[in-house]
Amino acid sequence: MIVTLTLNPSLDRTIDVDRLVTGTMTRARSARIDPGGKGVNVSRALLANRVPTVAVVTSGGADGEQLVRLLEGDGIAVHAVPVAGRTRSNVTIVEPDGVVTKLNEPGEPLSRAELDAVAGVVLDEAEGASWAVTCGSLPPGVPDDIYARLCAFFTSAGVRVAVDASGPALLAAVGAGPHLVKPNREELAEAVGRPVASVGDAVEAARELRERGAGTVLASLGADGAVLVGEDGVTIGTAPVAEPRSTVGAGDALLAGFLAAGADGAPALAEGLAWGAAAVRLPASRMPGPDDIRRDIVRIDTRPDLGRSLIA
Ligand SMILES: Nc1ncnc2c1ncn2[C@@H]1O[C@H](COP(=O)(O)OP(=O)(O)OP(=O)(O)O)[C@@H](O)[C@H]1O
Ligand SMILES: O=P(O)(O)OC[C@@]1(O)O[C@H](CO)[C@@H](O)[C@@H]1O
Repeated sequence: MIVTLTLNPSLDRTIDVDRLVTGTMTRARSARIDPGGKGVNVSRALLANRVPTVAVVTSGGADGEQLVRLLEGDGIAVHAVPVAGRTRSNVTIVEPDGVVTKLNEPGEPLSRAELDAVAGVVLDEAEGASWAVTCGSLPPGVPDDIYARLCAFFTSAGVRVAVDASGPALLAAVGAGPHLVKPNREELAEAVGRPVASVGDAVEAARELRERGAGTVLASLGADGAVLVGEDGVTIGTAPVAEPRSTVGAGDALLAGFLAAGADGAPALAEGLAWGAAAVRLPASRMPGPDDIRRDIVRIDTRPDLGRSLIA
């Protein structure tokens, strides 16, 4: 069973417009609301593919109640921790030519007592779990080392830890020795303080995160696929998508597929890439189920061209 933690979940509002013109009122063509947050999405993808999972989330106000209703309506086992601050909404505006504008609210502050309550719940839920997955941004006021501290508890309880974070939270978590981290290209570049312009740059940056404590690095590279750097070496894979619909949540689907396939080596990378590509073919932040996933499009390269540029 895989437990996910989303300290800063969201209602994801996806709005389709003919053209976004700032400074004017634009009538949308359509809109939808999905439960959101990186850990939430990992659990959504796992459940859609019948992998046992529990989503631990904070939930505040009417929007938090709606988030929980949506998750429960999808059949997700959710453990919601009530908090005073309203659960945020993140807005994605999609134009017909595929231009996506995403506005993420910061979320409301968590009190120390609320954070302690969430930590207690996720540690309880993780007892006997195979993985604990801590994902996403931190609400205002939450210490940057929260994922690192939780990682130490999970590891001492024999639970493997995966972290999808950015900035100081990612760096602190790396130092706590998680089994797996899943940065995207921008998060990887920020973590090492230099550009990631080629596959070789991504590999070198991933290797640096390993030297600083991460066990395995699954670095996602958008349309260029993903790089897996672990004790067994370097593997890269791609899964091209002819007509991307929405990349929102693609990294969460990649991570979920990788974990679902055992989180080890090329076969798991291939599964993650198949799930990530399937997510990109779906609208908004919809997570792929078995009928959406195509494995024939995945290409794995255990001897990657490290010089290949990642900049179009
Ligand atoms: N345009 C695309 N075409 C094909 N595959 C894509 C595309 N964009 C993303 N993917 C797939 O999704 C995976 C994750 O993408 P990305 O690197 O954008 O992750 P991310 O930034 O963490 O995404 P999010 O934070 O929205 O979940 C990629 O490794 C790739 O497999
Ligand atoms: O603000 P964060 O926590 O970094 O990202 C939140 C978010 O953009 O991530 C998911 C896609 O990965 C969406 O469901 C959600 O809106």
